[in-house]
Amino acid sequence: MHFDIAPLDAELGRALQHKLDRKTKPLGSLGMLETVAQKVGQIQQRMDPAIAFPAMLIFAADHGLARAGVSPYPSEVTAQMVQNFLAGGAAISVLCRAHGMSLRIINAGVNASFAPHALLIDCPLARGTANSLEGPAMSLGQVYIAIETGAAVLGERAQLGATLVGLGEMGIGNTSAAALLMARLTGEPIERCAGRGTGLDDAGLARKVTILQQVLDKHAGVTEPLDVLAAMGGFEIAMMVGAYLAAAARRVVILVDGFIASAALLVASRINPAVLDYCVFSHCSDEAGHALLLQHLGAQPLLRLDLRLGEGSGAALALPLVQAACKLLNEMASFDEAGVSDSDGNDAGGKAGGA
Ligand SMILES: O=C(O)c1ccc[n+]([C@@H]2O[C@H](COP(=O)([O-])O)[C@@H](O)[C@H]2O)c1
Ligand SMILES: Cc1cc2nc[nH]c2cc1C
Repeated sequence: MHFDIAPLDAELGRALQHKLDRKTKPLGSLGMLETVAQKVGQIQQRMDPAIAFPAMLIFAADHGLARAGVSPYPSEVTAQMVQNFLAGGAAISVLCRAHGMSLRIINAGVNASFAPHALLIDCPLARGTANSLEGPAMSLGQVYIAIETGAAVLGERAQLGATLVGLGEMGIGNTSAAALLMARLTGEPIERCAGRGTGLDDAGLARKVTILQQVLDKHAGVTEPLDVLAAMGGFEIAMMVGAYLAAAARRVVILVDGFIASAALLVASRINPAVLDYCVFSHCSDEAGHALLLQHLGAQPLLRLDLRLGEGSGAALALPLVQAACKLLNEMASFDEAGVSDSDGNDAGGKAGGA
């Protein structure tokens, strides 16, 4: 399991910024869109980057820890939402249609079986993880298989021409797994990592925090990223780790979604920090720990819409911004081309006919 991720070319980055600086706008005035355009250019090693065949992958799995009562919804909802994704009725189904993204659902380990479907990639590791209150959620062997599987799924999309991927997830209880990974890998107290998830009330959140602290105590001393993932992670999260690393290794632009997606990226970044160069952070979720997690990742999210849905929704919503950033870089006139004077007062040779 090795992912060869090249660092981005700093010289190309400067050339792209120079191209942006010559566009007919005050210096830096397109803000984060300039950063995005520059990053996509560096990832694609092109002065005229473009997004072809954007793909959304939703990884779904169940969590043994959900039996402890850490979510207001029952685990059955995971399988029911997978069916909803396949039928085209979920929020992410609508957003993928609206934004021209292909969609595939990966059964990473849901506690149900599914009939074959054109949108379903059926490769479960088990019918849900074990309860991390009692022992490791999964074996180290399962972690390795999950990472390889996530990488293979990503590889297939890249081979079909995808140059950008959004990674989403579905799994009742997975805000707990994500909070546990965040707490152990960053050293933050669990109170700063755990949130209301799908909508716990104050008493429910207090109970969740108590249970998650018990899980952390059960796995005290586990600190290596893959061991932490085995002890307290989930099958969908482990597959996302492989998909992130494989996307970066293949120079595919990654749109990062919400809290769980960012926790999976945190694990991936502890395996190979260069993966972060290939990420565009779509949004800051309403889930309590997400803002702090983004800080740990050194991330500046594009949007703040108070979303707390998951399933790749924030990533799909940010896709048009990435496309717009590329088009601005490619299609805007420069000061020279438009005959507009720049900030040094250089007029561009009077093309526009100014006297
Ligand atoms: O992406 C987020 O920031 C996010 C925040 C809160 C909830 N979710 C979704 O809600 C589910 C997990 O919530 P919970 O309460 O069951 O742990 C899972 O299916 C996630 O996709 C997602
Ligand atoms: C209905 C529902 C839809 C979801 N989509 C992602 N997580 C979810 C959790 C629930 C409960």
